[in-house]
Amino acid sequence: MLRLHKVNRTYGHEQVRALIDATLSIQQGDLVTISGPSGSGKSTLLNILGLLDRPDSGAYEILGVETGNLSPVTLGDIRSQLFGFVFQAFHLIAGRTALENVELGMVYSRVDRRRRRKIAREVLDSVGLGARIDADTRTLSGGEKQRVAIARAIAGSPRVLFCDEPTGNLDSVNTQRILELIQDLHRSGLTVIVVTHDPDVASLGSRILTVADGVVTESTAARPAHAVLASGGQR
Ligand SMILES: Nc1ncnc2c1ncn2[C@@H]1O[C@H](COP(=O)(O)OP(=O)(O)OP(=O)(O)O)[C@@H](O)[C@H]1O
Repeated sequence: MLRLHKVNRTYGHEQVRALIDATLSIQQGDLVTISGPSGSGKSTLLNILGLLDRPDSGAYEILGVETGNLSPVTLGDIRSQLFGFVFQAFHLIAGRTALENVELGMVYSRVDRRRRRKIAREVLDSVGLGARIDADTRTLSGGEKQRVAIARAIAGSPRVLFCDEPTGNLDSVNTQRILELIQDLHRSGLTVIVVTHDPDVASLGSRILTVADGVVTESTAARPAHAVLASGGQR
C-alpha cells in the first residue's frame, strides 16, 4: 500500500541526515510501530509517509502511484482522502465543542453540512464520547481530548491512520484506553502507523520498526503474548 525506496531527508545544508536510504513497504491492515531515541528520525519518517513532508531523494509509492512528480494540490487531495492524523498535543480548537471540532475536520471534504454533523455524531459515539459531544474541548480530560482527535481523524474514513506519540501527554489509565481504541480501529481493518518512544506501545505493532540515526530497521522479534491477545491474535 505504501512503499519507500531509498528515501533520504536532510535538513539545513546537509547538516542533519534525518533519514538515510529508508526502504520499506507497508501493507493494508498492518499496525506499524516506529520507535527509537529522540532525534533519530521517527517524526521525519512519519511526516514523509503521511505526505506532510517530501523526501530529498528516493521514491515513495502510494497504492502503486509514484508521488515524486505529483503537484502539491494532488498530494493534498491524496492526504485528505486516504490519511488521518493524530498528534501528541491533540491540536483541537479551544472554545469549540467536540462535535464542532470533528465537523470542522471535514470542512474541506465533499460531504454536505448535514451529513458532516451526522458522521461527527457517529464517530464521537464510536470512540465513547457520545455523552460529551456538546462539551467545550477545554473542559475535557486529556484522554477525552485525544478521543476527539481520533474521532476527527477517522471521520473522513481514511485508509491509513498516522499517530505521532498519541499517548505522550496521557497518564497510564488513559494511555491504556487510547491504545485499546487504536487496536480496535486496527482490528476493524484500518492500517495504523504509530510513532512512539514507549517500548510497551512499540511492542503492540504487528510490524515493529526502529529508527537509529536516520536508519530504519525492522525487528523480527515476536510480540509478547499479552500484546498478541490484546490485538485479537493478529500477527
Ligand atoms: N525542520 C527541521 N530543521 C532542521 N532539523 C530538523 C528539522 N526537523 C527535524 N530536524 C532534525 O532531524 C533529526 C530527526 O528529527 P525527528 O523529529 O524526525 O526525530 P524524532 O525521532 O521524531 O525525535 P523526537 O522523539 O525527539 O520527537 C533531529 O536531529 C532533528 O533535530
